[in-house]
Parts: sequence; structure tokens; C-alpha cells
Amino acid sequence: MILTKLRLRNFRNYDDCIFHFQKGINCILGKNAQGKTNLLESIYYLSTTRSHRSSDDSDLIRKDADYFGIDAVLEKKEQKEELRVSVSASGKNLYIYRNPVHRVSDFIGECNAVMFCPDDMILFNAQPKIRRRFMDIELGKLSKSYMSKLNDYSKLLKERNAVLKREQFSEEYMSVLNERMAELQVIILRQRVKFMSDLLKISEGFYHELSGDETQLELKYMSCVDPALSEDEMRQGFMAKYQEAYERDRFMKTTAYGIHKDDFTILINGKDAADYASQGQKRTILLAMKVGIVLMINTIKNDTPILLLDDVFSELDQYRRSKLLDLLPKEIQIFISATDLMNSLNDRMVNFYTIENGKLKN
Ligand SMILES: Nc1ncnc2c1ncn2[C@@H]1O[C@H](COP(=O)(O)OP(=O)(O)OP(=O)(O)O)[C@@H](O)[C@H]1O
Repeated sequence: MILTKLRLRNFRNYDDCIFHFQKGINCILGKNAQGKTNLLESIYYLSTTRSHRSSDDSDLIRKDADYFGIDAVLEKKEQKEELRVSVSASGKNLYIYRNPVHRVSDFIGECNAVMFCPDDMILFNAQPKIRRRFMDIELGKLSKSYMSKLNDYSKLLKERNAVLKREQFSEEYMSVLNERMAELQVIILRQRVKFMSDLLKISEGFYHELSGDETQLELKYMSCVDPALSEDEMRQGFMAKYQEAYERDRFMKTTAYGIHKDDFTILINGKDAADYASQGQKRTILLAMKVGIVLMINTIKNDTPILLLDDVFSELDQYRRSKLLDLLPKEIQIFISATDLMNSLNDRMVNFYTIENGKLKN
């Protein structure tokens, strides 16, 4: 898949700007604070229907405007697809070929993009919810069924917590909720553990290639129930956790145990990378994981996703830059933002776009 045309209206510091992009590498150049990240953010938004750096869509609306619009043309195997997102105070509207799309999960997956930006480094030290979000977003790109099960689970969790807040409730209804949630948790947990294991298999090799060393990488998934158990045992395990925490849940009026509390750790040579890895190693681990996700989407969805490298390519040394481009199939469209022209683009087809104050200069 290639993004060939993008129109941004009232998006961040863009008033109305049209871009025509090419295959290969699209290099977005400009001084600081001109709109390079904003441009990559709009592509990420098309992919996930959310920003990678703000949870409030109104931040993305240009100052003094009352809506933003992103229009895109994608080239997919001889076929063109048009996507549109518009956001105003009344909400978010999504369109494919000008037809409204009512379920976000029907829109996600139309434009697959993987972003790597400096803020991703927080993955190592952040609260578990940031790592869970990473898993949910990336796995959601690969599996619509995962997204829908996660959505069902979130609704049930909300309902369970609402019931816990009541003075009195039906024990029977609570056990129906528990059983349904335990079933969903088994499916979600299985998918997450498989995703992390597949991601590790593919990323570890990339890490070795990019770093030039043989450091052992591990992605360790942590849950309140052992994912190595059979499905039946896991289901029983979740039910036992509900029982164990029953008094606590009633007192706290919230659900203590479940996949909404799970986490994972990144280990290098058996030690937590958060405390042990250097900044350069952390960056290389993340890069290897992002490249891994790109290739997983490529294989599983039979689609070439877009790779967005915001402010990170120039941070890599010449060896890693060159290796990175060698690892990525030539069909992958890459967007690189930087303040200056770079070398090590490995004779790839490169198109340059200069941004100045929310406008395309060339
Ligand atoms: N909603 C908004 N309305 C208007 N301008 C905005 C809005 N949100 C952000 N901006 C402006 O966008 C600019 C930042 O753009 P961006 O983050 O894309 O910079 P950049 O070119 O990537 O810079 P750097 O090289 O420093 O990372 C800032 O000038 C900021 O004030």
C-alpha cells in the first residue's frame, strides 16, 4: 500500500495543504516546529483514528478553526482507495470512498502505518497501561477479531465496575458477568501472548542485525493467570481470581484482576532493559520491534504498511541507518522527518519535501 495523496485541512499548523507522495522514501525536511511531526501524525491518525501524542482530538484542530479534515488516496494493488477523517466538536466522522463508516474497527486496517518516534522510549519505564496500549494498538492492526473481543471485554468491565458501585446487586448477574469476562480474557490473553512471542522471534534477529551483537532479547508477558495453562485451566484461574478479590472488589468498587492489568517486560541478557540497557540499545530494541511489526503486517495482512520515522533516523549512526534500510523490503513506503539532509539512504528512491510554518515549500 502506498499513500499517494494527502490533504490536510485545519490540522495542527496546516491550513489547507496538499501533498503528492511517491513510492520509496519520502523525506520531510524543515527547521524545528514547522509541522514535520504534525504531517506524520496525520498519517498515523488515518491508521489508528487517534494521535500518537495527544488523547484529545481537539488539540489537533488548528487554532481558531472548528474542525480538521484528513483526506488520503491510497494505492493498493492496482486499486485506489479514498479515506477521509473529519473531526469537530460534534465528533469524529470516518469515510471510505465518501461512504460513512460507523464502526472504528471497520476503518482501522485500511491504512496500515507503524510509527517510531522519540516518545516511544517511554515504553521501557512507563506505567503498564502504556505498554498495554502498545500491544493493543499494534495487535489491533493485525487482527480485527482481537479488537472486537477487546472492545467487548472493555464494555463488560465497565458494566462490572458500575455494578460494584451499586449498594445492592444480583449475585447471579455478577457471576454471569464473571463467566463471560473469563471467557473473553482467555481469548485475549492467548492472542497477546502469541503476538509477543511472534514479535520476539522476528525482532531478535533484527536487533542482532542492527546492533551487530548477539545480545539475547526477551519479551516477557505478565498476567494474573499463567498463559501456559490450558484454556479451561485459564478460565478457571480467572474465575478463582474474581472469587479471591470479591470482598476487595466490593470495597474498592472496581475490578482488581484481569487482562486490563497485564504488562510485559523487555529483557536483554535476562535483565530488565529499563534499568540495564543503554539509550542506544533501547532505541535499537524499539526499532527492531517496529520493523518486526511492519513485517508481521506485511506477512499476515499481505499488505505493505507505511513506516513513519519521526526524528529518529538522524539519531541512528550510519551503520544502523544503512542496516535498517537493508532490512526493509523496497516496497515499504517510508516517511522520515529530519531537520537536515542525511546520508546513508542506500541508493533508495528518495523524494524530498520541505515544510515551513505549515506549508509545503517545494
Ligand atoms: N492545534 C494547533 N494549531 C496551530 N498550531 C499548532 C497546533 N498544534 C501544534 N501547532 C504548532 O505546530 C508546530 C509544531 O509542529 P511539529 O510538532 O510538527 O514540529 P516539527 O517540524 O516536527 O519540529 P521538530 O523538528 O522540533 O520536531 C508548533 O509551532 C506548534 O505551535
